[in-house]
Amino acid sequence: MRKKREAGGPEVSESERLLFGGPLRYDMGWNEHADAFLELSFRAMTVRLPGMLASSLRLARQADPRAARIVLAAEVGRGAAQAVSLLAVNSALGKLLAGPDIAQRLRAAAPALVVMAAVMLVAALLRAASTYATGRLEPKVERVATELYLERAANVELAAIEDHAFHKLLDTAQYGARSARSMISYGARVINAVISLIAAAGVLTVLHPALLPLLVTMTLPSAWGALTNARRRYESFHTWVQHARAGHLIGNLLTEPAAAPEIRVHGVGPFLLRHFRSMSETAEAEQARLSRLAARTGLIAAAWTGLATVATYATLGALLLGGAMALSVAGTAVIAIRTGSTSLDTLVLEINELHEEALFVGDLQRLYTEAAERAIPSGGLPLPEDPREIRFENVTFSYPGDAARPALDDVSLTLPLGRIIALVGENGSGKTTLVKLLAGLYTPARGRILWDGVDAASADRRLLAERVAMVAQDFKRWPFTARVNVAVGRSSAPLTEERLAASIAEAGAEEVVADLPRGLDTLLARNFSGGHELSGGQWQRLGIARAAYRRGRILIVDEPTAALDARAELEVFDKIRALAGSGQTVVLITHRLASVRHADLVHVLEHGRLVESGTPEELLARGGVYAELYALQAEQFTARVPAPKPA
Ligand SMILES: Nc1ncnc2c1ncn2[C@@H]1O[C@H](COP(=O)(O)OP(=O)(O)OP(=O)(O)O)[C@@H](O)[C@H]1O
Repeated sequence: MRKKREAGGPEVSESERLLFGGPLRYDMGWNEHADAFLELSFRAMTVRLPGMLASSLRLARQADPRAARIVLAAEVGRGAAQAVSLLAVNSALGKLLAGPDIAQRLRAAAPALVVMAAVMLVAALLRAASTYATGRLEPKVERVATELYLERAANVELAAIEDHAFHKLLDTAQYGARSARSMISYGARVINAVISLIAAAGVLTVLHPALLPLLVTMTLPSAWGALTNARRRYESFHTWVQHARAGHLIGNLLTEPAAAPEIRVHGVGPFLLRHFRSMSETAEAEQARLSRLAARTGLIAAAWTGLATVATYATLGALLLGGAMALSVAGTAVIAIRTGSTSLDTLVLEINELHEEALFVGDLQRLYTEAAERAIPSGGLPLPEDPREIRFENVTFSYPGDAARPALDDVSLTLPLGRIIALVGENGSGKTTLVKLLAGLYTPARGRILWDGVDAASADRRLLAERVAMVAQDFKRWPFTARVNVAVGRSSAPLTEERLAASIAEAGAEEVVADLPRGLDTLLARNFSGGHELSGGQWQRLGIARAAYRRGRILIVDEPTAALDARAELEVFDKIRALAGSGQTVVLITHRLASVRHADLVHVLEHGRLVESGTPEELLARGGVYAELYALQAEQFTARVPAPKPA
C-alpha cells in the first residue's frame, strides 16, 4: 500500500479533473504485475541478467548479425585483456620489489611491462571496434523493435485498440524500442565489466581470501541505492505515462491547425496554457519527489560505502603489519581492489541501467505477446464466390464496458447483394455499429452473420475485408497527396492512372482534383509546406473516390452526403445508383430520407433493435417510424416558396 501511495504522488490536479474527468494515473496495483517484473531485488535481477543479455543479443543478431558478433567478441576480448593486464601488473610488481639490484629488477620486470603495453594496445583496438559496431547496431535494433511494435499494433482487432488496458500497454511499450537500443551498449558494458570483475576477483582471491568479501562489501551499498532508485523511477513512469500523454496532447492542441481557428475566436489559448502549466507542475512535483528520495538514498549508500572502504583498507594495513602479506602483494591488492571496485561499481550501475531498460523492453515484449493474442485471426473458411445475401441472425453486440446497453440487440435482417440497402434510424440507433460488424471490424457477442451459408465468424477475415469498401462517417483524411488519398483504398494493388481517373469520375470528384494547385500531387496537409486544405464536402468526394478505387463488392457508405451541398448530394446519389446498377451492393446510411427512396430495401433501427424493413413505398404506406421521420423532413419543405415580386 505504501508503495502505491508513494508512486501516486500529489493529489489529482484541478486540470485533470476538469479536462479529463479524473486522475490520469494508471493504478499500479501489484496484482497487475503477476510476473513480478517490478521485483527489483538484487537476487531477482541477477537471476534475470542472463535472460536480459540473451534478449539483447537476440535482437542484435536479428538486426545486424555481423555487428553483433563484433561487439560480443570485442567486449569479451577487452575483459580478458584486463585480466592479463592485472596478472602482468602483479608479476611486474613482484619483480620490481624483490631482488638486490634495481637495474636487474627492471630487466626482470621488462617482459611483464611489455605484455602490459601490448595488452593496452589490443584493448584500445578492441574498444574502437566495439564502439564502431555498437554505433552501427543500435539504430538497427531500434528500427527492428519499432517495426515489430507497429506491425503488431496495426494488426490487432479494433476492439483491442479501443480497450483501455491494451491502450495502456501501447502507451508504455512505445518506449521499449528506444530501450532495446540502449540495451545494446549497456549489455556490451555489462559483459565487459563481468569479465574484468572475474579477473580482479580471481587475482584478489589468489592474493588473500579475505580481500574478495571486502571488495563485495564496498560495492553493495551503491548497488542497493541504484536499484532502489530504478524501481522508483519505473513505478513512477508507469503510473504517470497517461498524464504525460495528456500534457503532450494539450501542447499539440495549442499548435495544430485544426484547433487554431477556435483557439483564436473563442480565446481558448490562455485556458489551455493555464492547464498545461498546472499539469506540468503536477508532473514536476512527482519529479521533485523522486529526486528527493534519490538524494536521500544516495546519502545512505555513500555513508555505507565510506565505512566499508575504511574497513577494507584497515584490513589490508593489518595484514601488512601482521606480516601476513608482502608489500608487493599489498601493492597489487590495492590496484586489484581499485580495478575490482571500479568494475563492480560499473557492473552494478550497468546492470541497473540494463535492468531499467529491460523493464521497458519487457513492456514491449508483453505488447508483442498480447498483440499476437488479440491479432485479427488469419486463415478460416473461404467465403462463397458470389453470395446472394448476407443474413444477420439474432445479432447482439455491446461495446466493451457497456454490456448493459447493447448497441445492437437481437437484430435479424437480410442484406440482398447487388442491391441498394439503406439503414435508417435516429442518432445512436446502431446503424454504424451494424456496418462495422458487417465489415468484420467487430464480432457479435451473440448471433451469427451468414454470407449465404458461411458464418462470418469462421470465415477468413482478410478475404472478408477484401470484399468490402467503406466510406466511414469519420473516414481518415490522410495527410498525404490527393493521389495517395484515393489510391490508399487498395494500397496493395499497383497504382494506375486509369484506375485513379475512373474512381475519381465515379465519385464525381474531377472538379475537386482540377481545383487543386498541383492536381493529384497536391499534399493535403496544411501543416506541411506546400500543403493544401480541402473543404468538408471536397474531402467527402475524395472519400467516395477512395472507396470506388477499392472496388469492393460491398460498398458501405455512412452519411456520404452529410457535408455536400444540395446539387452535389443529388449527383453523388446518382453515382451511387449507377454503381448499384452495375451489380455493386451498396449499404447506405443516411438521415436524408429523400435520398433513400431509390433504395431497394430499407431497414429501420431504433435503440439497437430492428423495427421495420421493406421498400421505401411499403414503409411509407405502413405509417410507422420511417413514415414519421419522412413526414418530419418533408414538412420542412412544404412551406410555400414566396412568389417573385412583380417588376
Ligand atoms: N466505439 C464505441 N465505443 C463505445 N460505444 C460506442 C462506440 N461507437 C458507438 N457507440 C455507442 O453505440 C450506440 C450506437 O452507435 P452507432 O454509432 O452505431 O449509432 P448510429 O445509428 O450510427 O448513430 P448516428 O446516426 O449518430 O451516426 C450509441 O449509443 C453509441 O454511444
